[in-house]
Amino acid sequence: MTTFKSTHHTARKLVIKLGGSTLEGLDVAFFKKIQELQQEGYQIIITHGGGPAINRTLAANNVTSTIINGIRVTTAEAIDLVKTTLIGQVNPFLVHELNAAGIQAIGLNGFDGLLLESTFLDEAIYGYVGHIEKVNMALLDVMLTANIIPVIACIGATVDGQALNINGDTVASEVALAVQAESLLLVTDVAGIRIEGQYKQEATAAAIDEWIADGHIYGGMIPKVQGALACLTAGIPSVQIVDDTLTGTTVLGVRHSHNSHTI
Ligand SMILES: Nc1ncnc2c1ncn2[C@@H]1O[C@H](COP(=O)(O)OP(=O)(O)O)[C@@H](O)[C@H]1O
Ligand SMILES: CC(=O)N[C@@H](CCC(=O)OP(=O)(O)O)C(=O)O
Repeated sequence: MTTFKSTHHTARKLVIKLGGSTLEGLDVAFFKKIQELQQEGYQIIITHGGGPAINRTLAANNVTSTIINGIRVTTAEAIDLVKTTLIGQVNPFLVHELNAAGIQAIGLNGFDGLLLESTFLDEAIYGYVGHIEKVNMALLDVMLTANIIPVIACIGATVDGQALNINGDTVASEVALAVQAESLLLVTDVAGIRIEGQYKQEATAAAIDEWIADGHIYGGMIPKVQGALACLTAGIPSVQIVDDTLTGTTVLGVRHSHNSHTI
């Protein structure tokens, strides 16, 4: 494996997405790694999901939901619960954990400075689910320059002020693309892509297409690999799907397969 050397004059940006399946159990070692990456000179942006917390809130309110290819169909009733869970519970929990570990962090969602300007993805199919039109990079840069980690909940906002639910992996890849991140890490509860019981160290786009088609990749792994491939195609040098020890699968893009590196 070769090390990718950035030719950009701007600081190296790293986007880390924490899945709902992992963020409740992050340990001291994880936060130490974040600090080490900051010391190495990376500007870090954290985005997060919260699927399990949303499931609990919906169940407590007797609201059912269906999931199509990892995307939750979000009714008018569900969007308010999704919004309050992500912005009111999950986001401050994570911001607190970071601050308590001595890492400066500020919680954000799509409404703040219209950070994630969104439109409906396809209202007839998905209901209140967003498609990101624009990311307010300038706002993120203010925080990054001040050495503060923005912690972004996956709620988008329309220009009219309607909250929209967006899959956490989609937010992570859109933010990585917007800030031209050097690397995107999708942190989840598995050490990467597992096929017939074996974790893959690397995965090509062609292999991923086959694994989706034959059902080896399903559910919540689908938005991850789709986001990963979108980033690689658009020139983000490195995308990895990892567990909280940051080990897992490096997704290889068509043009960047010899440029991948491990954080
Ligand atoms: N090929 C695969 N390899 C690993 N995990 C997979 C695969 N296909 C589907 N999955 C599922 O994807 C899950 C991770 O997605 P998800 O539950 O949405 O996590 P997160 O909350 O971190 O986004 C895994 O726990 C696993 O159940
Ligand atoms: C539209 C959509 O699917 N939204 C997701 C947002 C949370 C999420 O993505 O959480 P994880 O990162 O834990 O999977 C949902 O409602 O579950």
